[in-house]
Amino acid sequence: MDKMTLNYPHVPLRGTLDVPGDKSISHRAVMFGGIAKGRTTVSGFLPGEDCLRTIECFRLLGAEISRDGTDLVIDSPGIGSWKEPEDILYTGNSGTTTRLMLGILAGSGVHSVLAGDESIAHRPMKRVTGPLRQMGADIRGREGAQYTPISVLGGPLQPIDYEMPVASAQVKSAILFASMRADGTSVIREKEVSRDHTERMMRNFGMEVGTGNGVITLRGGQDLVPAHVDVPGDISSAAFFLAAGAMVADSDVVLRNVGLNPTRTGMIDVLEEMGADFTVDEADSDDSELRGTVTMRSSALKAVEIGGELIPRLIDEIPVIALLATQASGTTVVRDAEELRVKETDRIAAVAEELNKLGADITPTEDGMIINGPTKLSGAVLDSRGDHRIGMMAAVASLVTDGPLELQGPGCIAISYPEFFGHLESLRGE
Ligand SMILES: O=C(O)C1=C[C@@H](OP(=O)(O)O)[C@@H](O)[C@H](O)C1
Ligand SMILES: C=C(OP(=O)(O)O)C(=O)O
Repeated sequence: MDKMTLNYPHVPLRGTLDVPGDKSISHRAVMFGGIAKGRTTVSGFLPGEDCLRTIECFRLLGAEISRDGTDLVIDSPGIGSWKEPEDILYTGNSGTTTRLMLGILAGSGVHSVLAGDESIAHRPMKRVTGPLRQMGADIRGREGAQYTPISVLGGPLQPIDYEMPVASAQVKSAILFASMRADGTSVIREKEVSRDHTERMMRNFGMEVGTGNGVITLRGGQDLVPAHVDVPGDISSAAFFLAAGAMVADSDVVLRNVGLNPTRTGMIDVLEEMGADFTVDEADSDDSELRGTVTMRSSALKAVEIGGELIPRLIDEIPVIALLATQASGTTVVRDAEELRVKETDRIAAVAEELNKLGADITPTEDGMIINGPTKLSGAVLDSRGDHRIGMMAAVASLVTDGPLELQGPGCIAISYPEFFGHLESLRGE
C-alpha cells in the first residue's frame, strides 16, 4: 500500500491558491454534454478520478470527448442515437457517477451494466433504483437492485410525483434525469434542500424547470441545447485549506474561484460561528453558479452545534470540520448526519477512530459525533481507508500534530483533488 510521512507541524500557511474545479458540477457538465446532441464545451473541469470515470462512461455510449487547451470538448450524437456499450460502465469509486448514470440510462434506448470498486459495491442504490422502477424503468441488480452490479434496459418512462425520504442531490438528480425522458410532468419534493447544480444546469442547456419551496417541477421531452459550462472551484476541496488556514497559527491563505452556491456554503456559516477570521468577496459573474475569493487568517476558535438543514449544505466537509473542532474550545456536536455512514467509508467511524489515534477526544454517535476541544494532537499512523476526504483530513491534521504523521493510502486523494499535495506545499512556501 502507498504511504507517506508528513512532517511539517506548526508551519504557518501563506499564499494564494486557485481552487480546482467542482466535482459535482464537472460530472454534470459531462452528463448534460453527453445527453445533448452537438458540441458542449467545459472550462474549469476537474480531472479527478471520479470525473474521469464519468467521461469513460460517455465514451462507451458514443460521445467523443477531447481536450482543446484547458477546455473539455464533448461531441455527442445525443441520447437518442447512443450506441449500446460493448463493455460494462465502470464507475470506480464514484457514487455520483453510479447514481446519476442510473437515472440517465433508465430513459435511454440502450442496455448497459454499471459496476464500480469495492466501496461502490457496498453503497445503497435502492434509494435510486426504487423510484426509477416506479417510473417504469427496467432495472435489475444484486439484492433487488440495492447494490452493483446493476443492469439497465433503457426504455419509455412515466412521470413521478416523489417525496424524497433522504436529503440527497444524487437521488434528486437521478430522478430529474429520468424525468427528462418521461412522458409528462414530474414533481420532486425535498424536505431539506440539497445541492441544486442539476436544476441550474438544466436551464443552462435551455430547459425549463420549476424550483422553489423545496418543490421541483419538470416537463419531460424538452430539447437540450448544447452549451458552455464554466465550472467554479470546489468549496469541498477549498474546505481543507480553509480549515488549515483557520487553525494553523499565523496563517493567511487566499483561495480564489471558490464556488459559493448557497446550497454548498454550510461550512462558511460554521466557520463564522466558530469565530474564524475570514472575508468572502463574491466575483461578478453572469453565470448561474456564484463564485468568489475567500481569505482566511488563523484565530482562536470555539465549538459549534451542527444539525438539521445545515447538514446537506456541508455533508462532505464534516471530516475536516471535526478536525477543526478538535482545536476549538468547548464541545462540538454534529447530529442528523447519519448519511455519513454510507459514503466512501463509514465517515463517522473513520473520523472518530483516525483522529482519536492522534489524541483527539471524539465520541461517535448514531447520527454524528461529539468532539471535546481543544486537544493537543501527536503524530501517529493514520489510514485513509481509501476515502479521499479522510486522507485529506489526515494530511491537514499533520499541520497541527507534534511529531510526524504517517498516512497510509494517500493515493485516493486524486479522486477529488489531484493537486492537493502540490497546493499544500505551495502554501508552506516550498
Ligand atoms: O450530487 C452530488 O454531486 C453529490 C451529492 C452528495 O451525496 P448525496 O446525494 O448522497 O447526499 C455528496 O456527498 C457527494 O459528494 C456529491
Ligand atoms: C461522497 C462523495 O462522493 P460520491 O458520493 O460521488 O462518491 C464525496 O466526494 O465526498
